[in-house]
Amino acid sequence: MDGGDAAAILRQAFGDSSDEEGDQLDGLEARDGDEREPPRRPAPRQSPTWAPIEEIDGLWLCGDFLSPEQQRSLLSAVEEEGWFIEASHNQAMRFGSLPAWATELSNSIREAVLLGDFVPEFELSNSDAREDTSLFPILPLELLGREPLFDQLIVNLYHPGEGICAHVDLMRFGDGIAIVSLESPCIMHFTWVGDTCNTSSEVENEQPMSKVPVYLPPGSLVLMSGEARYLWKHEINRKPGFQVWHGQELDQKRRISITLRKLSIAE
Ligand SMILES: O=C(O)CCC(=O)C(=O)O
Ligand SMILES: [Fe+2]
Repeated sequence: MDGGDAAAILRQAFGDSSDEEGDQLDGLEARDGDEREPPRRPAPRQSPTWAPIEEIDGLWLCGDFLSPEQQRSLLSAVEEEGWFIEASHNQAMRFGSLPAWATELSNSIREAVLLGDFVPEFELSNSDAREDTSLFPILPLELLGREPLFDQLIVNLYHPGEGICAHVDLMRFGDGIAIVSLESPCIMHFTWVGDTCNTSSEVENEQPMSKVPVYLPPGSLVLMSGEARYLWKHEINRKPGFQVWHGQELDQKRRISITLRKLSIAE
C-alpha cells in the first residue's frame, strides 16, 4: 500500500472540511441525539490507549475503547435486534451487509487504531517490531485500509460459567479480527498452537501449558492479526477457578461479545 492509500484511509477516518459523513464516526454517541440538531462535526475523541500483549505478536488490547455511555448504547442496539429474547438463543451471525451499529463500530475501530497511542515502553524496548510495522503497528496497513474492514459479525451471549473453548478462528475468515467485550469482564487465555490443549492429553503428559491470560474489561477491544490470529488459540473458561486476575476470582455476570471479521477472498 502506498502513501496515497494511507492518506485516503486517514481522510476517510478524519474527514476533510467538506466531508459531512464524518458524523458517522460519532455514531455510537449520536444514537441518542436530538434529531433537530444540525449536523455537527464529531468531537475529536480522546486517544484510546492501546497496549501490546508482549508475549504474542499481533495481539493488542484497547482497554478504554468504549466509554460507559457508548457501552450502554451499543448494548441497547444489540438488544434491540431481539436475537436473545428466547433464553435458548446465545449467538447471532451476520454476513455481508451488517447492521448500521456494527458498521459504526467498525468505523470506530479503524478510528481507534489511527488515533491510537501505544505505551512508550514498547516503542523503546521492541525496535524490531517497530521496524516491521512502522506506520500502524496495531494493525498492518493492508488490513486497516481494506474495504470493508469487516463483513462478518458474530455476537455471543455468555451466562456466568459459560465460555468458549480453545480455538483458532476458521480459515474462511481472513486476518485481522476484532472482539469487543460488554457487561462482564473476563480473562481470555491464549495458547501457542503447538501446545497440547485437550484435558485428556494434558493429564497424560503432565506438561503445564503456557497460557497467556489477557484481562478484557467491559468496553475493551482486542485486535488479533498475524501470529495472534493464526498461531495462537484463544479461549474463555468461566468455570470456577479459571477467571482469576491478580489473585482474585472475577465476579462474573452475563457477558456479550461482538466479534468482527472479514471473509477470506475465495480462491
Ligand atoms: O466471545 C469472545 O470474546 C470470543 C469469541 C470468539 O472467539 C469467536 O467467536 O470466535
Ligand atoms: Fe475466536
